[in-house]
Amino acid sequence: MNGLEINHVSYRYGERKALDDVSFQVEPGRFCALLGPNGAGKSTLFALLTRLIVADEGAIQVAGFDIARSPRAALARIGVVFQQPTLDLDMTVRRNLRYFAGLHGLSGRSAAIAIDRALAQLGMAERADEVVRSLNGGHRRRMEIARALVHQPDILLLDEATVGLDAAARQAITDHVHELAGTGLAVLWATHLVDEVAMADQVVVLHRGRVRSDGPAGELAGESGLAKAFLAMTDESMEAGA
Ligand SMILES: Nc1ncnc2c1ncn2[C@@H]1O[C@H](COP(=O)(O)OP(=O)(O)OP(=O)(O)O)[C@@H](O)[C@H]1O
Repeated sequence: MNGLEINHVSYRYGERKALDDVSFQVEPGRFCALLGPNGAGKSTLFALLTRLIVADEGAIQVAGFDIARSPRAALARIGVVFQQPTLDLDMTVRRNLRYFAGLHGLSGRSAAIAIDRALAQLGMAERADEVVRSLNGGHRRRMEIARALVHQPDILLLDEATVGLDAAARQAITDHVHELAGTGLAVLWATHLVDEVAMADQVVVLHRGRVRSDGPAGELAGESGLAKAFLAMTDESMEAGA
């Protein structure tokens, strides 16, 4: 499969089990919301997917490449937007992206074409020659997403991509990323905000390191709505004795 496959992955920080037998798949063209409260294990899973840390147990396949056996090939197929911004504020948008393109072996005309295409996908083409420091928070975030697309990955990972943004910027970014999934990317969008999820999306609910539910948002929402269903699944007071 060209998407993402996570099979029976577990991870411990010393005695603390942060992920416990996590399995799910994201197919190409799907927007998958990884929905979990603080401490659920979302960032730990992202660290495993980007090989900042290595799983104690289980396997991860990225676009058909096993991340443990073929890490370079697997990582080349991933675009990632981390929670913390990592931009050079004093460079222009284009120079930031050119630097990143170079890390992926793109230069000259092929880099320029890739950069223009990625910026256009995020509606940022006319900002290419602005210095990042002059952009608002929403545009900086969009630029980071464009940067993650420069090398044309199959899978896009975003860890709480809308943190700190106002409602309009949040909406614009969630809309853009849903459109990207529509072009064939497999998108994994970590969040604790149910209003970022569309009813047609896949939703994986992660709580205390375990997958509590995996399926279409519409099904999970049922009659009570997504917010109530999510709360019921992750309410600590209901965990007693679980
Ligand atoms: N470096 C670490 N050392 C020890 N425990 C950690 C470490 N990083 C995370 N944890 C623990 O692992 C669990 C999962 O944390 P993680 O940061 O992956 O969750 P999260 O869903 O990303 O939460 P948040 O939304 O707050 O970032 C938590 O119980 C957390 O306290």
